Amino acid sequence: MNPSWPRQGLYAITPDDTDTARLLARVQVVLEAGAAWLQYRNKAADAALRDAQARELLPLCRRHDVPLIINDDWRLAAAIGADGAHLGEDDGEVAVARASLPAGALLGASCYADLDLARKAAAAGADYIAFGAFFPSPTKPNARRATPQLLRDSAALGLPRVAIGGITPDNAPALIDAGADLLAVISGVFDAPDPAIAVHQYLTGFRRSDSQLPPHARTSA
Ligand SMILES: Cc1ncc(COP(=O)(O)OP(=O)(O)O)c(N)n1
Ligand SMILES: Cc1ncsc1CCOP(=O)(O)O
Ligand SMILES: [Mg+2]
Repeated sequence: MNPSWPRQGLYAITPDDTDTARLLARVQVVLEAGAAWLQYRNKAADAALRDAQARELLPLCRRHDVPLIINDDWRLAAAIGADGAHLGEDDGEVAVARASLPAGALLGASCYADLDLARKAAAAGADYIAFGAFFPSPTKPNARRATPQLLRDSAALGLPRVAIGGITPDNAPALIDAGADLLAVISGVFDAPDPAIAVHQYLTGFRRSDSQLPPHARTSA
């Protein structure tokens, strides 16, 4: 994983928007407000639209120095030169993606509520491990549920830990305090009345947690 990418912050994930101009405008607001990473995820788009939208998001992300990670499809990530891919249990083997993507690509794996899956993902070369859903998710109501203890228990793996699922500015601090490095959010950002304000609210959660650390350990020192 490129060392210049932040290892903490808001990991915005795109909503299912098939209007490409609108999607780009919505993402631009969120990147300008300070999202650290962007995942392109669109369950409403067919393969051609996903290809087109991902290609259009790439220069936008580059302008903001934000890595673009493609959900589900490491081949699409490789084909368009995106910065990485996120794989769940139905999206192929982490080891195959690792071996196929260029060196430095950012590869993430869903580990749901399963520490053993996280160990296996780490051994297969994942750059980050994702747990959740931590709270009821408006986007994925049937997602398996995880508890914050999993974030503590996975610290020893030494990889950035991503939390996902129903995360709001109000419940985010509990996950940050439990060790989440990145908060992956769809509805809490993109369905907020003002997405830029929502981004700032999530980032306040990190600063609040940061200020409780000794000065040498603060990301904002
Ligand atoms: C950061 C992050 N974590 C988890 C997921 C979920 O991946 P998956 O289980 O493959 O489910 P879908 O997103 O494909 O519905 C994710 N996308 N991103
Ligand atoms: C993809 C995914 N995997 C678990 S919950 C979820 C959706 C997250 O969206 P939201 O932030 O709206 O709950
Ligand atoms: Mg998936």
